[in-house]
Amino acid sequence: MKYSWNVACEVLRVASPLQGAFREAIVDFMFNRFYIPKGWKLYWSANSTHKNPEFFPEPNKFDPSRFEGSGPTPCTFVPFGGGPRICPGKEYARLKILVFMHHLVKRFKWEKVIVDEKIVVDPMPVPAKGLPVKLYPHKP
Ligand code: HEM
Repeated sequence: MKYSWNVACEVLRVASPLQGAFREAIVDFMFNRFYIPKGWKLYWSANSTHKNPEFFPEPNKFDPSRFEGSGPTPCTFVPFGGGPRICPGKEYARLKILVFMHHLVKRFKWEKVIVDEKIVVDPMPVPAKGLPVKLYPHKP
């Protein structure tokens, strides 16, 4: 299900469920000409990393082919975070997403009830009206 996962990754890129998280600098260091002293709290943002046109050309375009081949540059696609505190539920989430997509596509056609439903961020991005859909089972 390589293509399905590419589609899921593109969704995670465009609308990361977790926008980012905090870290604490354990040493003094320079980043982009900014001096960061030891002990400072830092916020890494999945959202702004995923919208950086240097790594994701036309960042607002939905394009699952970004994940073909070797995919994005390391550490630029971070919906599950990174490093020692990377999400331990990553593989479980992947499995659940793919199983859900498989059954949805194999069993149903569907249409959105609200065609232009907005996404609201509160603080996670969610469909404003809960994404109501009409499901039509495929004929056996
Ligand atoms: C699409 C689904 C999910 C996304 C996008 C997601 C994303 C994230 C992110 C961004 C972090 C912070 C990582 C960091 O600080 O580097 C995190 C941490 C964590 N996630 Fe997930 N997660 C997902 C599903 C799950 C599931 C299914 C579980 C458990 C069954 C889970 C359990 C955790 C735990 C326990 C942490 C804290 C890890 C730590 O601080 O050491 N996550 N997740």
